[in-house]
Amino acid sequence: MNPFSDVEHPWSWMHREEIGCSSCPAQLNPFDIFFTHPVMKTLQCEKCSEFYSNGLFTTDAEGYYEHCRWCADGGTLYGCDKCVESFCKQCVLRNLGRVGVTECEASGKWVCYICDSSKVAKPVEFAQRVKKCVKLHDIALEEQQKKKELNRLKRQRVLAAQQRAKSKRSDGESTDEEEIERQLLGFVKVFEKMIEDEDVDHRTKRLVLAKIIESSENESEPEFKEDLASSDENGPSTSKPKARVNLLSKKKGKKVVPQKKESSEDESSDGSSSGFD
Ligand SMILES: Nc1ncnc2c1ncn2[C@@H]1O[C@H](COP(=O)(O)OP(=O)(O)OP(=O)(O)O)[C@@H](O)[C@H]1O
Repeated sequence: MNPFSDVEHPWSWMHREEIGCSSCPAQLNPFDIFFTHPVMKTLQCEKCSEFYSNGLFTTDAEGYYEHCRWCADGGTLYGCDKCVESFCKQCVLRNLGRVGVTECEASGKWVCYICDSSKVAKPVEFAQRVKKCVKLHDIALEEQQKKKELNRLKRQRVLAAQQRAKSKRSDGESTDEEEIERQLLGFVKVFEKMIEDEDVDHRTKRLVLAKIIESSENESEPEFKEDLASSDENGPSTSKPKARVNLLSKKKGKKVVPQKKESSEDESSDGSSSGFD
């Protein structure tokens, strides 16, 4: 998979070009497993790396190696005139082209690639370039994965915070609006109980009503007070449900001047206490 295919990166060319092993005709995947030849410092596939490490390099009667230093195999070998190293024609051709073969077959003394490493500078540089690009690719991939992980953690934190807020609400830790509704409901319930309580006399009820109307001056809207006022005139059974429904649908913040009834004022001023002060 190429996660950066839509943008040109230092390693992009390796997705387009076939990269070959220096010891055999096989291709290698630079984004997967590959090796560096232990002596030649060129690219090597996994199979050739294993073969090279496990093979035994024997010498002939003259002391020359009978196996190619590049692939550890036999074949048409060129022997160095300075040392005992040998290189096969296939490896020379693969890594240095026809020019390399010509150079080996030219009359005169031939000096191998270990004795003169400048001859293999190009394939060695190529291997270094591949390794450098693979490194850059790996760093970018790691950073991308880190970023992904960070984003995943961020999303997780946001979700956890949302979950906490949700469970706080369901645990009864109310939001501002919920708190207002809750208080209003409690208020209605106390008032309902009192209306139904036969032990509370009519005068006390009237006093409580007057108090509620008075305190609602800064809080409620006209319909609310009208509902409460009508509960006084029509009796508790008709006014109770209506007052409750309207209370729940109220919005806070509007100031209203109450329409007090004369009789309520008269009776509230007679000094009797309702117990709600
Ligand atoms: N795709 C490849 N797979 C394996 N080895 C490669 C690949 N491309 C280049 N090389 C190695 O790198 C060496 C240099 O290749 P590069 O393409 O840089 O230059 P060149 O084509 O050989 O010569 P020039 O510098 O004249 O263009 C090659 O001789 C070969 O050994």
